[in-house]
Amino acid sequence: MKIAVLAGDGIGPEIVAEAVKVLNALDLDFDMESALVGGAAYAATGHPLPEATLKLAMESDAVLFGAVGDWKYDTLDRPLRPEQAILGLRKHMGLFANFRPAICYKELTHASSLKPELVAGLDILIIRELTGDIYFGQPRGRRIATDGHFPGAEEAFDTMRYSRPEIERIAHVAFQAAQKRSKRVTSVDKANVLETFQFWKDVVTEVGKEYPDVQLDHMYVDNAAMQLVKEPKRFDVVVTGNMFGDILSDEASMLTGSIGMLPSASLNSKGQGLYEPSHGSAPDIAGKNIANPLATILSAAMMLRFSLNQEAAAQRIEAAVQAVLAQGLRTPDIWSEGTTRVGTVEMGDAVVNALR
Ligand SMILES: NC(=O)C1=CN([C@@H]2O[C@H](COP(=O)(O)OP(=O)(O)OC[C@H]3O[C@@H](n4cnc5c(N)ncnc54)[C@H](O)[C@@H]3O)[C@@H](O)[C@H]2O)C=CC1
Ligand SMILES: CC(C)CC(=O)C(=O)O
Ligand SMILES: [Mg+2]
Repeated sequence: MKIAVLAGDGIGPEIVAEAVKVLNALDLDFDMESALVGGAAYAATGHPLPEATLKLAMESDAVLFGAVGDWKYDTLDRPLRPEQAILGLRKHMGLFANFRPAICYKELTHASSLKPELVAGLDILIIRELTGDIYFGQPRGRRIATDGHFPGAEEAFDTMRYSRPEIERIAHVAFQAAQKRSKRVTSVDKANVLETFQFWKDVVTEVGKEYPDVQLDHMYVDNAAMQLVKEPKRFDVVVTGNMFGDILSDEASMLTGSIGMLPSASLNSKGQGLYEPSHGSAPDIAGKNIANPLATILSAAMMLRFSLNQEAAAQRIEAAVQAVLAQGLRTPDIWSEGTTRVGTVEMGDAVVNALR
């Protein structure tokens, strides 16, 4: 089994190092090979997703990914920006199904910005479509407007689009995930305004008829954003498009205590996957040994489960994470009175020591 390790920028190398440390401590038989990605790859090779990196990712059983991006690259032409590396990997590998579980560990009930009773026992699965929508739709660009409110003015435009097969396959993923949970799917859309999302709603409804055991409801994205902080436990599986899923999953992360707690798995139809924390490269805290590595470590557990057929090892990691939280160890983002503040490396070491 081969794992491509792509650490990237900002806190990426720090958090990935801790996940690799945990994987190595499991004593399993897999090869890990690292490659440059994002701003680090641009600085070294002139491209954020070099051919060699893409090739390594495509021929690996799984990719462990940190994060890409740094403010210093924000003025580059878009194809050269670090973020194009993760978008390119998602596109080239066909990683259309993004799982973002928002679980509030009981030890972190008080780390959330919400009242403890709202988040205690929270376990939501956000399923985000990852290769379509306005993030990938063409055409896009800048031009001089020929119509609209200001003809003759400079304007920019993007294209929101979804095809029937794209919606059908992510809907099947969501319904099948719900069958293994509490059998409820909330499809989040903006069908009251957008044609793309009326189509989304219609197709999800059709697919839902194939799953009579799963209860389907629909919610507009603005209401979903509100309900997530008003009554988050009303949700079980949430399925939505690329952009809404991006935004709602960052919001949901705060229900768990921190974005540093939210892992993710991005899967294609061949069983290959890319595993990364849901957050970005956090340049504001990079190099300070304060980033929370648990989202990345938990992403490595998802990798063992979904791509490497190592369920027992995945559970060992998850139990170790729970154990370090029970020991009261906290990186600054999840620290609260009465707990022990530790750094990125110390948190990784603690997880290794807690492995059984
Ligand atoms: N998949 C990826 O590689 C992603 C890359 N990005 C890129 O990351 C860069 C920074 O973007 P932001 O909007 O600031 O989002 P971000 O997720 O990197 O950071 C948002 C806030 O959360 C904090 N944070 C994030 N991860 C943390 C962790 N593990 N432990 C403790 N605190 C953590 C940061 O310090 C910051 O205050 C940008 O270049 C952006 O494009 C953003 C999201 C995903
Ligand atoms: C570079 C972005 C598209 C990544 C992002 O924000 C995400 O996947 O959550
Ligand atoms: Mg995001």
